[in-house]
Parts: sequence; C-alpha cells; structure tokens
Amino acid sequence: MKNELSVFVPSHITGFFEIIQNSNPLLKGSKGAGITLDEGVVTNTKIKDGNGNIIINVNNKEDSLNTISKKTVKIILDRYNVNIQDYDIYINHDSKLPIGAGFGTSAAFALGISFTLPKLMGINISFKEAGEIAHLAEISQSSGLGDVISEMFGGCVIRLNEGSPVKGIIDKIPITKPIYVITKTIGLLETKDIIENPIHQKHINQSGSILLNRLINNPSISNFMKLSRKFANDTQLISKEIAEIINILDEETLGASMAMLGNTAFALSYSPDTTIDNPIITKINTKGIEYK
Ligand SMILES: Nc1ncnc2c1ncn2[C@@H]1O[C@H](COP(=O)(O)OP(=O)(O)O)[C@@H](O)[C@H]1O
Ligand SMILES: CC(C)(COP(=O)(O)O)[C@@H](O)C(=O)O
Repeated sequence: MKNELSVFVPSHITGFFEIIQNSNPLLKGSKGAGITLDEGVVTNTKIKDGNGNIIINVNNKEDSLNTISKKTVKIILDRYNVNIQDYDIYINHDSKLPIGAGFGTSAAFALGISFTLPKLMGINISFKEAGEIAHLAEISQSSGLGDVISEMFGGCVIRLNEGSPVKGIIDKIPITKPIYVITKTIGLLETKDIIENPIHQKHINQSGSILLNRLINNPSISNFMKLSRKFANDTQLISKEIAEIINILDEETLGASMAMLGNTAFALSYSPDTTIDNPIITKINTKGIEYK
C-alpha cells in the first residue's frame, strides 16, 4: 500500500455570506458566494508503522498554532477507530498565501488532511465524506463556515445551502475566459472573533441574506463583485486602509472588495496589471481539489 499522498486544495475568498446557526455541526455553516484560486495549499501526508508520533508542518517548519490540522487528524482517528499508536504521521502543508487573511487556508489545511490521511490508512472514503470531515473540523474551531465545499469544487461558487458538503448544494457562475485575481494583504483577522460576535453576526446576516438572492437572480462576475463590495460596506468590517486599496483596485479592474474574513483587498480582472505594490496575483481556479 502507498505510504505517501499529495493533494492540491485551492484557496477561497468569500465575497459575502450569511451565518446559519445549528447545534448540529453537520447542519451549521454559511450560505454565500466566493471565488477559488489557483494558489492554494499542497498537502503531503506520509504514514509509517510507528509509535503515535504526529508532526504537522507548514512550508517544512513545525507549526504549533495549526490547531485546525490537529483537530482534523483527531476527527479521522476517532471516526474510523484508528489506533494512533500503530502509526507515525508526518503532514506538510505548502502554501505561499498568508494564514488568517481571508484565503480559507484553514479549510484547505483540513481538506488536505481529510483527502490524504484516511486513504493512506486503507479507509474507503468518498469525496463528500472527506469534505464532511473538513467541515466538522472547521465548525469545531470556528475557523470557517463555508470554505470547504467551495474549495472541493472550484470556480466562482454560490453556496445555496449551509452545512456539510454531503448535503451541500452549489451553483457556479460560468467563467468563459481566464480571470486574474489581484490581492493585497495588510494584516490578519481572526475569523472566530468575528463569527462568534453577536453584533457582527447581526450585521453579516442582515446584509448577506439579501445579497444572495440578488446574485441568484443575476449570476455574473461583475454582479458578484458589486454585491461583495456592498457587503463589506454594510457589515462595517472594512478598515480605512483596506477601503483605500479597494478604491484604487476598483478603478483598474472589473471590481474590488474585501476578502471575508481577512485584512485583504481583492479584485477581479482580465489583466494582471495593477499599480498596487507587492500584490499576490493568481487566477480563478476552475478544477477544485486535485491529487498530485
Ligand atoms: N501560523 C499560524 N498562525 C495562525 N493560525 C494558524 C497558523 N497555522 C495554522 N493556523 C490555523 O489556521 C487558522 C486560521 O484560520 P482563519 O482565521 O480562518 O484563517 P483563513 O482566513 O486563512 O482561513 C487558525 O484557526 C489555526 O488553526
Ligand atoms: C467567511 C468565512 C466565515 C471565513 O473565511 P476565512 O476567514 O477565509 O476562513 C467562510 O468560511 C464562509 O463561510 O464564507
């Protein structure tokens, strides 16, 4: 049996969303819309007979803050009654994107593990079941609500319902030619602090629920950007510095807004050109998760 497996998970920027609470984590999540990116996380997982050692690295350096990865491993071990003492597990996530800046890297870490580790242990796991594990890890950490299903399928994704990807329904805005994504990150924003705060929850849901219907009625890239910008303003999550960058990007592109939830501005364009200093430029991903 193989003892090593690698998977690419695209990252995901949410433009707007609505939080749907439920005491059952399989039914809790968000509806909303976002884009997946050709930049993302490549997770390489290795297992061998061992003594229960688990090492989790990011870019080949130990990452003690990676609670989402630890939680994903634990869910897998518990769910399939694996005796960890039989194995040594080594996981490395490679990513050029900042963590905690609205790129859905926490969901990508979880998916990177749920799409590799069970298979290496000989567990027969379906595509959607692997997604469910990542969703459960995200909900338990409050590090995300809806990135998982979008990253699995790729594209410009409209999430029509919330909860586990096993029951998830998505729609995609057609991408007829390559679209560049121009991003500029100036700082981090802890997802948990926003989605667990009642005042933020109220603003997010008041705006997000209305915008989703507007996108469904007119599902185009430019409308997605327009509605995302409205959400950033409505929710008052946008800082003055990010607003200034967005105003510049807006002039140069098809539209710009704030990556939810991070201190990141993003814009969509048919060209990679921008006057912004040191941006990260990639394209909209159309394929979703891919084994390497
Ligand atoms: N070096 C790190 N710093 C902060 N968080 C980290 C780090 N490495 C891994 N993590 C994990 O990533 C999560 C960040 O989640 P979140 O704020 O949602 O970021 P993102 O917007 O990138 O998904 C944390 O909950 C933590 O589990
Ligand atoms: C916006 C967010 C709740 C968090 O996204 P991130 O900070 O990138 O993990 C996302 O998971 C969503 O439900 O749309």
